[in-house]
Amino acid sequence: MEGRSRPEPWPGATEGAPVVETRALTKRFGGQLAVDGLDLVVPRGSVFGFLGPNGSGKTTTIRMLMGLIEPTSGTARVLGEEMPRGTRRVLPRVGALIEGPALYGFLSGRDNLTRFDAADPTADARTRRARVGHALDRVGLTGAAGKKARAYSLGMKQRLGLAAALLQPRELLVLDEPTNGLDPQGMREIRTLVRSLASEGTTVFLSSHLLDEIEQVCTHVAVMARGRLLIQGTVGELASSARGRLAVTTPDTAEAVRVLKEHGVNDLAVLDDRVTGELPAGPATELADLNAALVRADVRVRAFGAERASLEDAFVALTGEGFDVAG
Ligand SMILES: Nc1ncnc2c1ncn2[C@@H]1O[C@H](COP(=O)(O)OP(=O)(O)OP(=O)(O)O)[C@@H](O)[C@H]1O
Repeated sequence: MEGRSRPEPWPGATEGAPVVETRALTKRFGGQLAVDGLDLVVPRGSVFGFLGPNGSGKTTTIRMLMGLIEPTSGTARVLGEEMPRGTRRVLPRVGALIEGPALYGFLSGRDNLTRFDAADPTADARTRRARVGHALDRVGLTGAAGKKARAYSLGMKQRLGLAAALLQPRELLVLDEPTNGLDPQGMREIRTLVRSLASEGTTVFLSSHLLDEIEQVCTHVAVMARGRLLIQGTVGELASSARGRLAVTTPDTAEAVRVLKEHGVNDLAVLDDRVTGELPAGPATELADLNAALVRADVRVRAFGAERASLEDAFVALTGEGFDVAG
């Protein structure tokens, strides 16, 4: 993860009313609390990652946000309207891709989109062709537009679903696990598309169980576990809440461990000629002092550096456990 530039919130990301705001949002299925007292704030212009293992309540939350199910208690506002009461006014302003697109395999990609567009009562039939053409172009499917959808790869199907969500200009895009099941190339394509949509000002709310994906594409993140929100904020804030680790490469590992321990470095570990440990809290200049102390003790230092904390480090620090994808 080192050296990778982290996406910054887009200009204006924190201005104005949030695009999504929930208060104590709760959904119970019988005895099961699927979503438990959720207070979520999605800033306008953000690429908001909704992160959590399978079964943590992401899809249930999204279904409440889209007015598909009613909360047991609490409120959800989307684009300023309370859901599900505002569903009819809100949904035309939102593009959603939830649980894979419903496509007709025997129709071409273009004909599938034409059907979606024709089902929209606000869509002008005279400009349909141009709209469909533009949406296909947007997701890079112009060349495959005439192929039957059943011959599409999973990634192409997902992009066609996105094209359907993009037939109209949208203020908010809601994507539930958009890269699930895709190969690395397909994932990259979706990520590129999300970035380009966001750079045009569309707020993107994206659920995922992949930390790395959130780190690469999102400006903000909320972490869910067992129906509850653990934390939300910018990706940078969250990662910097976890301390980075120091890594020293040296043939004198035992002596290095002793010196580093003396200088407050915790959780020391040795693997071959590498000593790593958790940096003490404090200003970055302490790094130079640590290096000097090693040199003074005649530790032969081949490499010395601090590794930036990743979102995964933050998650582990938050929950005390690894990020278990299987939930
Ligand atoms: N219609 C339902 N009836 C009963 N239980 C449900 C229903 N929908 C979801 N649940 C339960 O609520 C919990 C949260 O599920 P949800 O699908 O929201 O999680 P998720 O984070 O989206 O996971 P996944 O990525 O697997 O969809 C799970 O334990 C699930 O079994």
